[in-house]
Amino acid sequence: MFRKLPGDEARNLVTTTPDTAVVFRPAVVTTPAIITVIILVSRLIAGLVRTLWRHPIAVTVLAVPSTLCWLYGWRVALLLSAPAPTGIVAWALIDRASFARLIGWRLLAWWRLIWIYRRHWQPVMIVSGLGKHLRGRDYLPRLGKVTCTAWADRVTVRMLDGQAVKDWADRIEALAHGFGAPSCRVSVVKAGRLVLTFPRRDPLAVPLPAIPIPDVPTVGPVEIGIQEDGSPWLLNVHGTHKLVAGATGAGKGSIIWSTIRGLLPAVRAGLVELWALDPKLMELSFGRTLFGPRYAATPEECAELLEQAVKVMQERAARFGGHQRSHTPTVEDPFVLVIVDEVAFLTAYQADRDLKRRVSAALATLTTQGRAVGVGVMAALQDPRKEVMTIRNLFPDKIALRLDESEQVDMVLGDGARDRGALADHISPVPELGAGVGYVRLETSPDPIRVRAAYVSDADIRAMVTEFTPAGGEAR
Ligand SMILES: Nc1ncnc2c1ncn2[C@@H]1O[C@H](COP(=O)(O)OP(=O)(O)OP(=O)(O)O)[C@@H](O)[C@H]1O
Repeated sequence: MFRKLPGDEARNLVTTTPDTAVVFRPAVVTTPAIITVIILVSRLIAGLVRTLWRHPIAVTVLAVPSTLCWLYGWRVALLLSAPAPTGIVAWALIDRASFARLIGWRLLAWWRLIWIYRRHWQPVMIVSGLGKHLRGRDYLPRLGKVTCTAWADRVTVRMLDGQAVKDWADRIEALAHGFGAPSCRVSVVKAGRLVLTFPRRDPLAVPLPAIPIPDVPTVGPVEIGIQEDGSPWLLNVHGTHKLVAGATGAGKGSIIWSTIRGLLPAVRAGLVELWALDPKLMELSFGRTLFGPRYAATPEECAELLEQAVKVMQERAARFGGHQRSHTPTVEDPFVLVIVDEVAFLTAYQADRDLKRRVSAALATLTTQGRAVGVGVMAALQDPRKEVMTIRNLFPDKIALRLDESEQVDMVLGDGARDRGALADHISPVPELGAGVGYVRLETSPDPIRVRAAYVSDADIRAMVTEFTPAGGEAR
């Protein structure tokens, strides 16, 4: 890749000076003029063909009226060309979605390619260290296609030979600032090729009111908020276990309450049972009648409730064994969701060693064997360190809300999550901006997705309690 420059050879040495400066006589090869002309003309033709190939619509928009104008004069050109823009404006007004999909985002992508990415590519690459300036030449990663969606630009990049994804992941801040975006996400398309995602606007910047309670009983996926592309955030609760980690005030409550809210019709239909462990006595106690007798607050009650859940699980396992390998929620065997707020109160911070052992053993049993028989655990905790939560790896799905330290991100979401853009330690501590905002890694993709849970207010919880607590005072 790196050419040997003329002058490397010692035989071309002309002089040296006492201060060690060395002067070389470069080898000069005279190129015939005709070869230079041929090279320039072929470059011009290749450039034209490339432009035509890459931007057919833009070329047509410019070429057709210009040709008409040249052939028939500007009046005829105007008359013949006017219907096209009028039709396009009408299309944009009548069917915005299809116009955006077929024309709007492409035009925007073309504009942003030229104005943002191509214009700033060389300085951003060199200054961030992703490009190399060697012996007077710039070696830059190749800027590929730019596509736009409603919320972000996706920029395809061909890395320099020898570069690693980590080289890019380490510079996401430089890339975001360099191209004027609030953040940057790196994902691998194939060997040597990356996609950089630069959000243009942030649909998660404003708090989201509670999602309406579904009309139809559903055991999931439950809609609990939105993803950063504006689409609904659907949380799978049946057939998995969830760990929600976030510093104090990160909004763990909004994930727990949004999930409960989405499951209430299924609770009423008898397809789901919600079991609540509330050692902090702050979060779940607010709607405790929704959980009926399956609510525990003291460590002893919590240990007992967890052991009851283990019994249910084992009884089902004995019954299902040899007959069925997965669970379908029914009134006889509803899906049991065990919700634990601040699980570390029961494990790491529990002074009574016997209780601590019982709770840890029950949680480990539920998280290793509960999935197939319809018993799931959703646990929230503030500190994701291994010493605090020894069984955190037994939760297949993890959600990282605002965290205090960058190292905690990979502890929650798995190795490399922060490098791929899960900047949970950068989420704003201001509740309006950052509460309920977090990152999830879906089973189908290693790339983290930024999400925001809807905020279930005290008034919403009161309304849920009024509507879904039966006359006897216990949730059905
Ligand atoms: N999804 C949300 N959207 C907007 N604001 C929210 C959201 N969730 C929570 N908040 C705000 O942030 C505050 C703290 O939220 P919450 O109590 O749920 O945090 P937490 O993570 O459970 O904290 P702690 O661990 O201290 O209990 C709430 O009082 C509310 O004002």
